[in-house]
Amino acid sequence: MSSATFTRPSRGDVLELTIDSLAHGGNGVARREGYVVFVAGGIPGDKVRAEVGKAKKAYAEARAIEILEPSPERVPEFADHPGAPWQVLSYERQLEVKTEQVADALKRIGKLDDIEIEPIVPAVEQWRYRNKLEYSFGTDEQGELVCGFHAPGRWNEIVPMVDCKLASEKSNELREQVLQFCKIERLTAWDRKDHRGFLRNVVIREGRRTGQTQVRLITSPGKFDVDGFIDAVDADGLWWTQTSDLGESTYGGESMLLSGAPQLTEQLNDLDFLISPEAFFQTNTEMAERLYGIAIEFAGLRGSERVFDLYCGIGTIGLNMAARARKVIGLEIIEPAVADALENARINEIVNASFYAGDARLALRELVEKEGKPDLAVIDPPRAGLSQKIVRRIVDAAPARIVYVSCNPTTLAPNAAQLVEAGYKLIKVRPVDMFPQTPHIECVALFEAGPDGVQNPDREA
Ligand SMILES: C[S@@+](CC[C@H](N)C(=O)[O-])C[C@H]1O[C@@H](n2cnc3c(N)ncnc32)[C@H](O)[C@@H]1O
Repeated sequence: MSSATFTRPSRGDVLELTIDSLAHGGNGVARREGYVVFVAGGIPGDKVRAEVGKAKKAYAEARAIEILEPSPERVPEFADHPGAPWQVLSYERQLEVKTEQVADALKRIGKLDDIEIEPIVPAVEQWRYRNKLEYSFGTDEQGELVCGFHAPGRWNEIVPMVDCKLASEKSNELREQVLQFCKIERLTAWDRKDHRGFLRNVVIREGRRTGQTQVRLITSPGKFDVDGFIDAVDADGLWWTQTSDLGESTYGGESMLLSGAPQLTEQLNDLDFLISPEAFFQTNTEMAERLYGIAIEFAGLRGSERVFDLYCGIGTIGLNMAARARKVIGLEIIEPAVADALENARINEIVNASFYAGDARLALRELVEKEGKPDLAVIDPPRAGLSQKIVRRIVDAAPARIVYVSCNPTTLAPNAAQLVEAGYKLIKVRPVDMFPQTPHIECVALFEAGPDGVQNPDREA
């Protein structure tokens, strides 16, 4: 593609590209006369051959199939693992890039300059830090059953895992027990093209502090030797979910407890937590404690505050703040998580916390009417962030402080811009590395209402 002959690439084209930067989400970026190609598997300084997937008017997506000249920044890979694409960068460089990307998102997307970004908190463990792994079943070229992860960009190809270096040895052992049982029983893998077959996923969770484990097998509707499965898999809680959904998801379906405890027990900052299989729990236990520590520090509670814990999951943040507040009120959409949160308050003898099941998009106004306006709102939404409407609802609730825990700076940024426009000041942001070897970025942001209070600029009728 020289300037004279430049044509937009098409799917399947193979291009020679030099990567000049890293995009949000982790892909390398290469540019040709204003046309951008996002290259999975490329880092700045690499010269690669890359195969084009999606090709649009302004950009294309491609995958590096050969590194022609490696970047001087490349370090040797530690693990053959599709879930650890940034392991080719030194850990120090990963931390730098994550910090830069938080600042870049706030500046470029949020148009927020001169925001104080506090130093990123490095991870305690750079490998084997995940307390939850979701594996997929598939079939290899010999027709053998395998269990592992999707090959990058391949919805129908599963890379078998023998030692997942993001998981503990114990968690790996459980996956092998499940796989061996399924092989002996000659159970078939779900075929993602034909929509046939039994075995879909296995989710393995581990209490890093308690040593407890929970295994959930996800299959198509059918039968198998449940008693044999219970004997074969050495987990503290064993679940079976049957689903007839055509898409691959570990959510939904009909779940039943096969043996052991229904919830996993874990400890965070001296509190006990029960976790149902459907409920969210931060996947890096050690770093969750640090993340919540920063949220507590930013909250600056004095003991008299009413705290809203929005998107509260099993109540972890609110319950960690309860001793410093007058009252904590949590809101969460997944009902079993709310039941866990209530039970978690009870087992920790926390009496100043209430939890409600509801969609933050609809229930926030009602929550304010019932409980009164919050002094502090803690917000910890999924990666998609908050809609403009929810931000308006939060502004209407007028908390003096907002502690926003974000797992995606590119969605934090527009939410932050809207809060600033409404009269909040973005005081500071601190990134926390919950996910070493991956491009995922977590951070905590503190907003404070200005002296003139806050108001929605475009108030809805
Ligand atoms: C990133 S997790 C945070 C959970 C919790 N704060 C923690 O640290 O464990 C986001 C949570 O938001 C919940 N959620 C997603 N959409 C929601 C909605 N519309 N309303 C309320 N909660 C929602 C999810 O079920 C999940 O528990």
